[in-house]
Amino acid sequence: MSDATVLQQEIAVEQQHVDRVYTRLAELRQDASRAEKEGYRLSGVGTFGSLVERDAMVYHAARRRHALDTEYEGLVFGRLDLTTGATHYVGRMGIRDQDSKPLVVDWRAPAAAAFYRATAAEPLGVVRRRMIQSSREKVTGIEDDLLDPDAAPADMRVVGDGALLASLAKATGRGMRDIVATIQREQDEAIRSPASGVTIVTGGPGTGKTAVALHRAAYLLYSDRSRFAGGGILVVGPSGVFVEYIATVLPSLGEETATLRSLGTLVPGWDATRVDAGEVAAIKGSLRMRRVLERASHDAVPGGPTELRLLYRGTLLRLDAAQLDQLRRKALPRGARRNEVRGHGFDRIFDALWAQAREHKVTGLPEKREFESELADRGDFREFLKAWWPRFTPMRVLRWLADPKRLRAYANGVLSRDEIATLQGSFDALATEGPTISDVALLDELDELMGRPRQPQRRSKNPFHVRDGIQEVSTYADRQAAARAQQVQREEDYREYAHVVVDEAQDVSPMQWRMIGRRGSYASWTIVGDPAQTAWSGDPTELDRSRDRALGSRKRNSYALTTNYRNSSEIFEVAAKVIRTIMPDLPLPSAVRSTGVEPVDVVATPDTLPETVRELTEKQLADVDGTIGVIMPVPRHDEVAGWVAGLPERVQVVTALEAKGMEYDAVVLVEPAQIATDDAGVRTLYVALSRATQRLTTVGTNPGWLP
Ligand SMILES: Nc1ncnc2c1ncn2[C@@H]1O[C@H](COP(=O)(O)OP(=O)(O)OP(=O)(O)O)[C@@H](O)[C@H]1O
Repeated sequence: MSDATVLQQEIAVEQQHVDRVYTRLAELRQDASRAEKEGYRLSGVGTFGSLVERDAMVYHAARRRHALDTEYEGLVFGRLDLTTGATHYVGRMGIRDQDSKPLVVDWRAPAAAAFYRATAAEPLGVVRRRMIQSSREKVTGIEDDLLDPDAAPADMRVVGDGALLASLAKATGRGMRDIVATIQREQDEAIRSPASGVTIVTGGPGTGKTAVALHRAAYLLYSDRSRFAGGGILVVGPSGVFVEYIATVLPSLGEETATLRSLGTLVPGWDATRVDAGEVAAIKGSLRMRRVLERASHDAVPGGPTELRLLYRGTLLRLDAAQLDQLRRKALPRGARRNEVRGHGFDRIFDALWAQAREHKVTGLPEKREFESELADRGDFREFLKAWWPRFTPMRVLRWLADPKRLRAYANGVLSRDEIATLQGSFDALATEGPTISDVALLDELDELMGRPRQPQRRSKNPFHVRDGIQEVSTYADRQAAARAQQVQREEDYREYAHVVVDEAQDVSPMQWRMIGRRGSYASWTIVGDPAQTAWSGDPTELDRSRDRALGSRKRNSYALTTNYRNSSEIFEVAAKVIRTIMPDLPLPSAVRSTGVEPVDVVATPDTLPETVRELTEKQLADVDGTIGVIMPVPRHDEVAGWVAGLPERVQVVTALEAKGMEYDAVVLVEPAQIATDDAGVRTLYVALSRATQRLTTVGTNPGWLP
């Protein structure tokens, strides 16, 4: 029998099972729809118990139906034949037949672990592992690994080779590649690491760190749903572009309960995408900024009143600038939060005025309490208090740092003269363009340093439309939406996540670790990163210290990933040469796939560069089907974007910093020499060079950048 016939026969065998699964899926979907309708019918009954039951029923049925719909494609992707003679199918979700026998085991269930972990050296009771490829309900291919030939029955057939390599060679879409069917053993160990404590995953470019982090989030939600869905999982990544890129993965894993945030959007109200120059970011990210901000948060308001003059019952009461300053300092000792001790400040003013009034023997001076209430009734006095000690927002105070004199005063003795000069001007655009990504951590720090102005208590929103004690009639769709919303609704600045995942952790600055740490005081953590890819040019020991402080004494489990699945070996060789110049002993991952296509380096003159970049990008459009990343040094973004304007959407223009964590089928890297100007620059270049799966073209005016 030819190989092709064997393959067709085996496909037919698997098709039979897959057909059973989809038939069963259709039944389950119908059951779920029926349950939703039944839940709605209960609303006619109207007792409190029945309403609660109805809402729970509608919610669960709707969720189930949603899961059944989203996991439709490629639902079954694996099969295990065990030495016991049993067979398990592995898929995106667990499905049982009418007798409750499993038709498909969820990939996250313990029984599915062997699918990812078994090797020929350690088969874990698996004789044959089979990868099933399909397109909707149709099985299109099979790839087998025979792990325990001695235990294989005589009639067992083994087809195909290299399911992983076949999957890697495919072009990527905009989102991240779905790897659930091809997770490798070392990755699986990290994904299933204990739920508590801290899981630390390191590995070079393309080793699947992000993929592991996201699958781990999905695994945790599966293994302890009430804990992790209830508390929530926060996933923090570096840039907005990156978060958008990974956002497609979690829903496709069936999870909507994770909150995805970039470092610029972690604090409610801010959506920062502007980046500071490396040396500015290093200062703004340093823990010393806390002292600078603390001083700012205690300073007098710019343009605030410098004296108080009040005519009281014919006597002039007066506090001059020095007295006002002294009163503010007394009411605001070090460590006090300015928004929270506002009342103390006002008390000091009343006390000082009272003392003066007595000293001046004001005629008809009433009791102190009466005196105070008379003053409090006066508009001019109230205006003074508001101007002297307003309620502060973090942004208001951060903007004071745009004033060179204030910046110098706050940073004196904390930052060096050079550092102060570097920072100068970097806060100027706050008012017009909003914060940079590094500023967001400073705003969060100020929020902590000053405390919150007291807010009127927010009325809680009842998703079930109870108004004035009357149960409002609402539509079925409303109620369903409300029931879903209630499960995931969290206050905007929620800080009690059950788990925090930090991707690209090597780029989190000390101040940013503080910001993330505030949102994970009760959490277990997954930290994923590659120190060799950091753009941080500040003190590396400070980075480690602040990370350790955020993680506290929680137990740590570390995992190292060693295979680069993204780059062809030809591409990674270039990246490796670059990083070796500054880290000669760094252990590098091995790239498993060779394409036979060597990277291309093109030299242009400043005059021909624009045209050359466009031509090279157009060539990539012809050569690859997927995405093309045009990457350049941060300051040259707009210029280069202009050169490739109007090309199809699969051309994406990003700076070397924004490229972090991203992946493209082809990359055109502009002016590599201009990126690698110092050690942090070399690391950033290493990142940019390791983004392409198939083709890498470098182009610049400066030859000889490649070691
Ligand atoms: N087991 C796997 N099977 C198939 N593809 C995989 C596997 N592991 C990783 N990949 C793919 O390799 C690519 C790189 O993965 P990922 O982005 O998670 O790596 P990373 O370690 O976070 O990279 P970097 O540090 O460079 O950002 C992705 O396309 C991912 O889907």
